[in-house]
Amino acid sequence: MQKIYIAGHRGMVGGAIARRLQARKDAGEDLTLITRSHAELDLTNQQAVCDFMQTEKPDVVILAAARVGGIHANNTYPADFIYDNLMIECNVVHQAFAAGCRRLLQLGSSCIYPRAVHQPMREDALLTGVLEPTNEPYAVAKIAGIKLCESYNRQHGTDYRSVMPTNLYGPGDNFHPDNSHVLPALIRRFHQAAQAGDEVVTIWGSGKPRREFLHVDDMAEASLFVLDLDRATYDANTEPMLSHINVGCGTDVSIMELAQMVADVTGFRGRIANDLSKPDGTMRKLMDVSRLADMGWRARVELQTGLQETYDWFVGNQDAMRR
Ligand SMILES: NC(=O)C1=CN([C@@H]2O[C@H](COP(=O)(O)OP(=O)(O)OC[C@H]3O[C@@H](n4cnc5c(N)ncnc54)[C@H](OP(=O)(O)O)[C@@H]3O)[C@@H](O)[C@H]2O)C=CC1
Ligand SMILES: C[C@H]1O[C@H](OP(=O)(O)OP(=O)(O)OC[C@H]2O[C@@H](n3cnc4c(=O)[nH]c(N)nc43)[C@H](O)[C@@H]2O)[C@@H](O)[C@@H](O)C1=O
Repeated sequence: MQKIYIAGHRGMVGGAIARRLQARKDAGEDLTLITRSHAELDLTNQQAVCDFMQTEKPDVVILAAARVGGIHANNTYPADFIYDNLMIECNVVHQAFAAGCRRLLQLGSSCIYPRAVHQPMREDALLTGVLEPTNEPYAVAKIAGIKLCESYNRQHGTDYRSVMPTNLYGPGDNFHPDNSHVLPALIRRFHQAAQAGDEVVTIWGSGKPRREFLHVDDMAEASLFVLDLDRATYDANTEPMLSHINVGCGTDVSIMELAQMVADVTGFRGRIANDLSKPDGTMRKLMDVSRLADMGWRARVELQTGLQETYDWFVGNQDAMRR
């Protein structure tokens, strides 16, 4: 029997991972899933995390809890983004280790790479240049998370792994008008404009930046794929001080192209305008996913299909939305 703790199981990614593991359990795998909501366990609280880990002693930890947000939230609340994420990582990784957990998977982000890095971004581009200022504090925390895992592996022989997702989306996303990422923000804005018969929808920035969007089900599948790799395979495909693995779909679109796709899905027929007072952020973020592809995993959900599904979910769940 394997005891697996999923930190952040009520979030978009943690929820998708939890559903997959529950399906495996239902199919007969000998798993015990451990979860705690944020209200039940604040992962920034060292003593609480220590008590929890010592009581539960999970065999495996999946760290999908983090303070997460789009460009505006990152830029407006930098202290929250660096403090919460550093504390969550330190507490979860160290207390998992102290409780005897040998395998852990943590989720980072594509913003760990320098803002002007060669595209597509390879894992070995880490720490080779200056970060994007709109999300530097979050990126520093995510880089620290990778180095934390690597350091425990090197000093204590643990098997702590890191995956770096590109921009994610899907059912369960955060559709907050200001603090969310671009895809859910645009779904909400274009839907409301289509319903109201508005003639103009304004998107932030120039529309020229390019982003790679991965569906959350693909991300959940990739996370478990990496977690399930035997240690020899993981170690053979990574390096002790370059241990993270990119996760993406390998293609990107401009924000204006995305906006047009969202307009079509929501039935908005008006004009798209730009608010140039808002930041563009990094001009391009496309993952080099060859490390993961060489191990046998590829994304499956097409953006058009995933966007329609996410829009349908948004329309059906507006009342139950958590933020
Ligand atoms: N969404 C994206 O585009 C991307 C996400 N990622 C990474 O993927 C991971 C999952 O992100 P995603 O699912 O989108 O994020 P969500 O915001 O949907 O989920 C994050 C979860 O973490 C929980 N959480 C936050 N702070 C604490 C805390 N102090 N104690 C306990 N729980 C806490 C949240 O609970 P509550 O809501 O109750 O606070 C929530 O359940 C994160 O590591 C993120 O950095 C990486 C790249 C892109
Ligand atoms: C996942 C990733 O997410 C963040 O980085 P980001 O990729 O810049 O994320 P974003 O989704 O917020 O924006 C993408 C682009 O889209 C434009 N844009 C247009 N209109 C809206 C809009 O209405 N909302 C938002 N949020 N952006 C908009 C926006 O101006 C930008 O050019 C970081 O938190 C970072 O730390 C991180 O890891």
